[in-house]
Amino acid sequence: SDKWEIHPDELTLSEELGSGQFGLVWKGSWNDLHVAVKTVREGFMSEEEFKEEAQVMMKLSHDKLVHLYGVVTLRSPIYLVFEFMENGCLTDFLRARKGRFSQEVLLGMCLDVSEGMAYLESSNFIHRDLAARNCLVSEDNVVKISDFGMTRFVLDDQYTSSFGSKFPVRWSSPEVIKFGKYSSKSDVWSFGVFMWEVYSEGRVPYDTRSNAEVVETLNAGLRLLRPRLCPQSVYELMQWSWKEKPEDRPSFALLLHELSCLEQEP
Ligand SMILES: Cn1cc(-c2ccnc(-n3ncc4cc(C(C)(C)C)cc(F)c4c3=O)c2CO)cc(Nc2ccncn2)c1=O
Repeated sequence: SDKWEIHPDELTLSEELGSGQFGLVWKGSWNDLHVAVKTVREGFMSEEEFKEEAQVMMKLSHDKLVHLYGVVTLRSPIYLVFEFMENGCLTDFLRARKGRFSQEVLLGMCLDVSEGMAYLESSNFIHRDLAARNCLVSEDNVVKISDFGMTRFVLDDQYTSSFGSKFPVRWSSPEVIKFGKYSSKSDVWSFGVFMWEVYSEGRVPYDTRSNAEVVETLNAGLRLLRPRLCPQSVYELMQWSWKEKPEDRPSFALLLHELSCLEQEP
């Protein structure tokens, strides 16, 4: 077995962290490290496909991506062993601390994710479901990207079909909703919505509207409004990320540069 294989006896599971997309997620320890262990239940993910994909995912290593340490595949169900992020998912983190964020911290969270996404872009890897709910917060409040590329293993067509009840319409670009055309530029669209979530401290995008009404709104050329806490300079980056044509949107490399310049401003 290759070096990514973790022996189950090296793992100790403690409490449950939640029921993820593919099965339960446990807090645990491995080699004196805190880890999050995801179990993958049969029928919730195509196991064979994932094993090949796991090799690719483990080569993706960056400080702003939640790291995959290894997998337990020598017996079923598969376990995925991840770096543990003490402060859990970003949406909960934003809502729990509403009203207590400084401008520096809000911008810092957008910068963290733009760094991780610029790395994925340079690796020609598309996330497909970038949103605050799919980002996690470390013990020292660093925001990292989680579950990148995992949508391809979801067997639930309520999630995968753009008409399904679980499809992330509010984060999806027009070409993804209409044609399922994913690219790094469709990830950029989602990143614009992510930035809106951060500056809205965890509010639901287009919250008064249904999924169908959101699609109508976008077709009419309407976009999310500037959140109260969001500076005009950041809102302009969001609007740029929501250009109708993918080629008119910025790359993550450019967004990272623009956000870094804003961080330098007094
Ligand atoms: C690494 N990690 C994962 C989780 C954790 C727990 C439960 N579900 C999930 N999620 N959440 C979302 C998710 C989404 C997907 C898509 C394919 C993109 C739809 C696929 C998944 F597999 C998951 C998953 O497993 C996670 C995210 O993968 C929680 C951690 N930490 C804490 C800390 C405190 N309280 C709660 N969780 C942590 O450190």
